[in-house]
Amino acid sequence: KENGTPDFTVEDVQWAAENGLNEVQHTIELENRLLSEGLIGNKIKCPARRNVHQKRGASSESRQQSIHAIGIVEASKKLKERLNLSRSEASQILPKLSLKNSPLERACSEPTTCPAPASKYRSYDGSCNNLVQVDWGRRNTIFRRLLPAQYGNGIDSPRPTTDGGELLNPRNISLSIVGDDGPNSTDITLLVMSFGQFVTHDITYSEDFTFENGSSPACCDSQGQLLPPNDLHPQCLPIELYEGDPNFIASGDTCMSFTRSKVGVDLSCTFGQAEQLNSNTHYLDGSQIYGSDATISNNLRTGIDGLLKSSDVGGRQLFPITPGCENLINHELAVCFQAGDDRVEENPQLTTIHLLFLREHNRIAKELKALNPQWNDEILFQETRRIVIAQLQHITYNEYLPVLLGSQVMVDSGLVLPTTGFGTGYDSNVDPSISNDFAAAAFRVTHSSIQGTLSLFNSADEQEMERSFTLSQYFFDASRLMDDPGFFDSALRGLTKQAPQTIDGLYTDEVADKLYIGQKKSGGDLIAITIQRGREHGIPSYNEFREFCGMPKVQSFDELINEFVQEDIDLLKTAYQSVDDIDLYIGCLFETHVESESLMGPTALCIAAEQFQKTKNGDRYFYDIGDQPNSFTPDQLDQIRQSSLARLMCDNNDGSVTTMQPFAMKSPVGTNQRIPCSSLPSMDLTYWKDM
Ligand code: HEM
Ligand SMILES: [Ca+2]
Repeated sequence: KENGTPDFTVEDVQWAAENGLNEVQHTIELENRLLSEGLIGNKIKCPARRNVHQKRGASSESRQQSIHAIGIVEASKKLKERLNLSRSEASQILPKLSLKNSPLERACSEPTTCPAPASKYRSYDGSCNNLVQVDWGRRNTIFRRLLPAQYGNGIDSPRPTTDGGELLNPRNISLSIVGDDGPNSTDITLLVMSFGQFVTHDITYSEDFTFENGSSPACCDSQGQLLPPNDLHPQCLPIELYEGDPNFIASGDTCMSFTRSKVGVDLSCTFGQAEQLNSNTHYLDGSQIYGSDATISNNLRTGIDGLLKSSDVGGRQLFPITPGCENLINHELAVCFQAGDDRVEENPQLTTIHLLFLREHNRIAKELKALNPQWNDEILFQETRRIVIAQLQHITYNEYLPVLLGSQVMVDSGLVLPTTGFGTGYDSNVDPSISNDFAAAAFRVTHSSIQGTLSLFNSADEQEMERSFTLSQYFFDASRLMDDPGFFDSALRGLTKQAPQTIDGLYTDEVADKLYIGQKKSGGDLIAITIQRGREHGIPSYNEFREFCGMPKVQSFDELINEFVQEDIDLLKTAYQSVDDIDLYIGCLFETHVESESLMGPTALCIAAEQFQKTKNGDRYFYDIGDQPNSFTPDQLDQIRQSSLARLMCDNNDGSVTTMQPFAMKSPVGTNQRIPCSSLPSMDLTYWKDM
């Protein structure tokens, strides 16, 4: 026994590993029974897509990894109990204990081998970006943490109160402190919201746990009631609804479904706590367009002239349709569009942004082909992909982040890009992974900016009330794009005119009560789900992050007065016993916006700025850096810098968007009025002509 470390033997380790494996075996047996009894949830509407999802090697890879990781988590719990470790002892000792030579060894994976010399083009899965830490940022690796996890049992159970008790039910917190429909933002457009979601779906995806066949466990029964404990999958964490809840009153439901996120195995392959898995590449690398692995990507390509697959509907270029789904184009069954990220149809605005980028890829590929007839499919595809990713990064750092974070934070965090010459931000010591704290909590305050009703504008730029629609009618349903030939252009005009809501403690009902309602009697609550998500990921409380972000930790609710208004402090007091218990997401949501130019409070700003800094400085393929095999020439870089979201909309619409304001994420007023598309700067691709 050295400096208080408990004694343990090889037998203890073997015993724990075997117990972990047994737990996994039990889970698999339970899953087989649940499947045979039909106790599965199905978020995915399109039956053929479910099929594809199941067969896709990629999805089963993350399932495989998560089931292995669950074995490790269970073994760690057993070992902690057997050795009688405290939470802090467990967090120190378990990560030092290797799984090598234990029955859990097969959970460990070998690091990727990379091509030499380094490729000019990014890998699909993000590997080999960092030349030393070749798996940094790869898909199916775990999230980074800004602060150590706080699990109830030190290994995987949701965060408890500071005195070890249970936190208040998330739905009750949502109902008692989050109100309906806030005011609209001024000066900015709903595109800020939708483009933000598009970027999010590039860099982060903590998938719900899935069975071997790709479906999820049902975490409530088909009548909306809690399942008997025997039928409840261990990865379920449903949220209970009480009498008085509007959804309970409307439907009699007592259960809101919630499935835990997939967990992963750290590359060092040791015992330890649960760490959630990012199923997408962590990099901002267009993976939502091209896919996060080679199989998905190849499926999206035509194999001819570098083009991405698409479908032709009455002369309009839309997404390819999942094979087997071609005839299911009516409203009930959704349309099953395929893209690099399977959330593409989550809502019609998001689908619209996705479509812009699909079309931009094919537009550029055709131009490059005309300039370089000698280039084959592979070169055309990769060169086009490299340009489109560069545009995506440029638009994110040049248009989106300044609006979201404000110019001061951009400067203070080193996020301002040079307008000439090469950028100098790359640092091979920077881990580009997405932080769990950002993805599972802080960045989700953006959900408060969602509008419940989407306005469409006709070609005369007038709002058409009768065509507007609510979100809840169209979750995972992009049939409007298919059925209504004018939809795409009208949605582009709407997105660049309508304002988002402000980010605050007020939410549209469409996501607060009706999330994914479909044909069900009651829907989900994105606020409650987000609170639950943060807790099950072990995200520490808001007060801890104040300290991380350089603000004083507070001792009492009343000390919050510098960043909160008194009314909100009073609300927080009703939801939490102690100021140390406040969920990170809720704290971020209610903070006032100290920085007048930015859309979020100081803690969310700090966590988001940290992330976008790492996303830039940890990416060897970031578009503006020099001296790499992948670097653009100075002339090409200048052309990338001409691109804008406005121009992208001008170049890729269905013919009726002929004017656009230069800054599409800002309202078309004053000096930012809509102007003819031909007056907007565009890229000159002749700089890509091979001499
Ligand atoms: C209509 C618009 C949107 C809807 C309906 C929506 C809905 C959702 C849902 C259902 C989840 C998963 C919740 C869970 O199970 O934990 C989620 C996750 C998330 N959302 Fe949104 N969202 C929207 C827009 C946005 C926007 C605008 C942003 C940011 C700018 C954003 C950022 C995030 C982030 C960071 C996550 C976590 C992603 C992950 O790691 O898996 N969302 N959203
Ligand atoms: Ca990515």
